[in-house]
Amino acid sequence: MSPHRRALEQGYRWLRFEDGLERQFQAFFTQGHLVRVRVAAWVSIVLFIMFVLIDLATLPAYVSIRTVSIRLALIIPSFIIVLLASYRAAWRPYLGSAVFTAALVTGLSTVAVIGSALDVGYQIPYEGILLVALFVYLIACLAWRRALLANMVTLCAFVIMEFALQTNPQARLYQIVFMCAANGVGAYGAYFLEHSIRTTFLVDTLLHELAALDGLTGLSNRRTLNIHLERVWRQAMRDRQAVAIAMIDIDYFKRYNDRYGHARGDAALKAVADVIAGQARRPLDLTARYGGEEFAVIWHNPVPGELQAMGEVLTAAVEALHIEHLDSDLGRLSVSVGVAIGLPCAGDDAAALLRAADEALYQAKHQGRNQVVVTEPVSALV
Ligand SMILES: Nc1nc2c(ncn2[C@@H]2O[C@H](COP(=O)(O)OP(=O)(O)OP(=O)(O)O)[C@@H](O)[C@H]2O)c(=O)[nH]1
Repeated sequence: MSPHRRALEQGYRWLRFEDGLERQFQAFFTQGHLVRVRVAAWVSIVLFIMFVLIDLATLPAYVSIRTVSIRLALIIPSFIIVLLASYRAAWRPYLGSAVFTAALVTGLSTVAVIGSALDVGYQIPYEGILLVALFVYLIACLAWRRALLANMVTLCAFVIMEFALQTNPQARLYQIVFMCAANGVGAYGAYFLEHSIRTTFLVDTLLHELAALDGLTGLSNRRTLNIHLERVWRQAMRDRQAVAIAMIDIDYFKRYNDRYGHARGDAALKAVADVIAGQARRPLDLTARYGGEEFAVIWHNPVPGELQAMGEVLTAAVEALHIEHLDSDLGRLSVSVGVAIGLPCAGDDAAALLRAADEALYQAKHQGRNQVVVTEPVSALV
């Protein structure tokens, strides 16, 4: 079972997948939120510049010198770092940490802004810190745990500051209660937001798998093979490199099904598919179930003289599975392989290569099965 399906079945109420899947999700999360993080950082910078101007216009100089310094020296630079991390590909792996740091710096600095004003006997509106908490939970595109951590640290600092500097007990009580309530609402909303992003990630990937892979063997399906072949063909044409296709068909598989039943037939197909899956080693290689008991391998830029040996590795590996097949000449399950190679030129199409591989497979069957036939490179292709 794929890890995505397992995660969907098991649930993820702690907002964590198993290690490999979690890494994939983090990459999806960072990539998917890149634009939103940038927008959030730009909006924050503009907002804090506005707060600086409001401070300068409305606060007495002995207060604004403190609040403006904190905003300019700490908060705005932390968002500039977020922006840089979002625009520079080399810094992108650190984007999540940059956003977390900015959230922490903004929260603590806002506490410092309120505290530094209180320290000189001046009450400035504390609602800004509520806005910061909700922003960190819902807009900053932080993972829920990080948002919660940044906000809890800020909340603690706020409570300490209130007890240390707030002289009005009623204001202190209201402010702490509102801060706790804002954190509760924000954390609750952010939890369900991340939960649904995780669900979208799993469902998207599963839909992609359903559309691209064969359900029984897990290899690519025929549609994916055709799309990939077109792509490799075009790439090979640009690079003046060859493309080869091996068509592989299980020998006497109808007799196998008739003797051992469909369930064992399926298990044998899966075992052969696993062997074939090991034949794609380069990034542009691909293995696919072409249909029924027929498979295909695309080899990008192979050495023509090695194709026979590459096919024989396959036939030998299937033989080595030692799957009993008493209705075949060999007594074991075997495959026949037809291989064709071509050097794509303008005007050729990849389908011609597929046809040539199919003809080679037919020949291998005709010559007695459990063998490899490599076609002479067709002159139009090579
Ligand atoms: N168990 C199982 N059998 C399948 C599946 N897909 C196709 N088959 C069977 O594969 C068999 C293919 O039979 P044929 O095309 O006559 O070929 P063959 O018996 O392998 O004979 P040769 O190819 O000439 O060696 C048929 O009996 C199909 O029912 C599948 O998903 N599972």
